[in-house]
Amino acid sequence: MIYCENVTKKYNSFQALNGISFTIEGNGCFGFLGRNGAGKTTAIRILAGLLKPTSGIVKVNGLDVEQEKEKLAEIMGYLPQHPAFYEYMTGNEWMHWVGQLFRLEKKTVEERTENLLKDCGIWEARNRKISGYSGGMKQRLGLAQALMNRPKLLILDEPVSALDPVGRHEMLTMIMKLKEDMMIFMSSHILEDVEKIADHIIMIDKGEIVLSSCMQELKSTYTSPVIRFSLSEAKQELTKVLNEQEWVMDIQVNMADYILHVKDMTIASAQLPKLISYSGAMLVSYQVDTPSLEDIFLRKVR
Ligand SMILES: Nc1ncnc2c1ncn2[C@@H]1O[C@H](COP(=O)(O)OP(=O)(O)OP(=O)(O)O)[C@@H](O)[C@H]1O
Repeated sequence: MIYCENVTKKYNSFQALNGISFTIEGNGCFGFLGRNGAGKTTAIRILAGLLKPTSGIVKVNGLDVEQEKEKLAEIMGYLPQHPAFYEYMTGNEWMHWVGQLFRLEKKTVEERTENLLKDCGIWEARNRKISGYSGGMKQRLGLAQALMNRPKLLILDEPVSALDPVGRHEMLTMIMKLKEDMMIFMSSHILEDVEKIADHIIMIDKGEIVLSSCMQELKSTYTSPVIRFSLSEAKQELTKVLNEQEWVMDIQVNMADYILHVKDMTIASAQLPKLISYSGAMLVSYQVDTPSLEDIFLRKVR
């Protein structure tokens, strides 16, 4: 469905994408992850045919995204990070306008508008002007609009960022349902959400792909246990000592909170309490865990 070969993008002299290549196929949810400024929106806008790459080949469903934009629009739905609307319209008018752009029959537009606005939770607000919608309501309308043409590929740029916890949960439930019938390519910072719904992960950092893997494979590759512990106070000396330990694979520290990726749990359980005790700090919490997507992400991009 998506084929990218050696795609680069330069903004003047700044290299935002540095030769990304990947091929993905089939229905399901593909999580596109990266830090702020990693190049996610740039890549997504190129995939949607809205931005010209500096070099490289991009095809969606066999279509050249630069040359075959009209055909591309027929099979793609796109929800930008900050969706824009004609705000003087009501939600209902907007959906009808979008339906007309796709040259759908009036009856089809009416049916789809009702179903989509209901599914996206804004049916009640359909006759209110979009200018009065909250950020979350605009995100919901953006999703409804992106589904008007029943796309094969749905691209979502940070779809849950403007939503409250209830809205986030509803959006994720919708994505879970939608991914059975289409490919969903979704960028997000909320790794906990991505972990719940993505079947495949692509991580990008400084314009380069640092990891591409199906979720199951990712979990079986990063099996080494993680110890999370908190101290009563930050101890820089302890961090230094832990970094020198052969059994520590990786360490993430935030003030007095630690996450240790360890090679050997038996040695770690014997050594760690002693080292904490020597540091003079008090142990506040201690937990042995399997690595989450966030742990893996932090290891990859640090
Ligand atoms: N129009 C532009 N002109 C110049 N630089 C740009 C432009 N758009 C993006 N950039 C730069 O390219 C880099 C990648 O930006 P992009 O928006 O793709 O990142 P992102 O991963 O989507 O970030 P975020 O998660 O913060 O939305 C950033 O350093 C950004 O400042």
